Amino acid sequence: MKPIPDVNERIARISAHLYPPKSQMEEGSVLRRANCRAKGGAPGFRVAILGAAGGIGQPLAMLMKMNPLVSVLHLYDVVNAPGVTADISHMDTGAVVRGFLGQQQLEAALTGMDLVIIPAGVPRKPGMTRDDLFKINAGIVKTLCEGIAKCCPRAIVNLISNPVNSTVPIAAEVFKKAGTYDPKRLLGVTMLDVVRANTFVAEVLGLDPRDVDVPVVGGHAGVTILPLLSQVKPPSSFTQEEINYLTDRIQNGGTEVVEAKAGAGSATLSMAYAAVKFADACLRGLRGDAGVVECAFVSSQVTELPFFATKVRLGRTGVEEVYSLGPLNEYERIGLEKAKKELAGSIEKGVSFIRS
Ligand SMILES: NC(=O)c1ccc[n+]([C@@H]2O[C@H](COP(=O)([O-])OP(=O)(O)OC[C@H]3O[C@@H](n4cnc5c(N)ncnc54)[C@H](O)[C@@H]3O)[C@@H](O)[C@H]2O)c1
Ligand SMILES: O=C(O)C[C@H](O)C(=O)O
Repeated sequence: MKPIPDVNERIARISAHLYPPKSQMEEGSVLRRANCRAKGGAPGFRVAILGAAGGIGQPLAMLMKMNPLVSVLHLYDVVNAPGVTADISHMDTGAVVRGFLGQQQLEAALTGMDLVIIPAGVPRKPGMTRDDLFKINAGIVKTLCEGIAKCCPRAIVNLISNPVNSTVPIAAEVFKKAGTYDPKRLLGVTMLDVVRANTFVAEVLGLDPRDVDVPVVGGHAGVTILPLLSQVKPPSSFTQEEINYLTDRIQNGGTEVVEAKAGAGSATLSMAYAAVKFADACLRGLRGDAGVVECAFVSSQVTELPFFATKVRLGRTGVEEVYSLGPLNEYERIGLEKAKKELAGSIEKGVSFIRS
């Protein structure tokens, strides 16, 4: 029987694979061959997840490892990245996985990436608003975006960290400061609102959620989450009672999960699902697929606000078209005014975090 390698030896081998020292990348070495295969093997996109060891990050990493459009997957976090990377890397799918731990490895994690997904930051506990996360998450997003500006300024950025209504303006200001800002490449992820809306509306209509499409516009917090029930596909009508119920449930879906988790965080699994659905749409757009349309919080001229979530068309350069709101009913027009008022403050808060 072959002797079982000593635990430390195994750990050393794993970390050599995760962070190969230069000496092991010499001509002919196993690691060099593995890396060549990673670069020249399965064609696909290079994706980094920042915050990959977290509640969202782990299932997101797993699902991205299963995505055939991904050839290289970089997993970065300030804790536990080696364990998550070793675990995910054993999945027999095409993407090559590499782990990066701590600030000193951020640049290596980001270099050469086509898409960067950011779920790094603290989540809510019961009784908190998303804005209560600003103090901690604003600084985290700033640092990570400085890294992106330096190492992969052309990457598409999918920003998940809350409060999205402020973190997206923060990211834009960081990129402007660095001279790399391209509004088409910065997208706040509001896909979970759409996923929830499709689910809740399908329940009310007695349909399969996969057959339902609900546009959700505005932003990603409370009243800024504005489902357009008058534009649901397939075309449907709702009683006022159903409209009140659905609007309230969609706007408070995040709080519903935060309260059910009772202090153990916020939505992670449904968010990972939504993030992958959105990232996959971005990658299909990058590949050149036609007609890829999803909702996202982006730089926008649809309203007087500099950022707003609406349907957008994704293409080779990121957001290639921002769609207008379409016809709204009276209930939605009132909702829009409330949403804009709150959004204006959140956007301004993000901008002045960097400017002042
Ligand atoms: N946009 C949305 O729809 C949506 C949905 C759910 C959650 N969120 C937000 O996503 C964020 C993450 O939620 P979670 O449940 O995964 O939290 P979590 O605490 O489980 O995980 C966050 C991870 O980020 C890491 N992290 C912290 N600082 C970092 C840094 N400087 N660089 C890299 N990584 C860092 C942590 O180590 C941790 O692993 C929260 O802000 C939450 O509010 C957004
Ligand atoms: O509600 C939260 O704090 C997390 C997230 O924004 C959500 O909508 O689930």
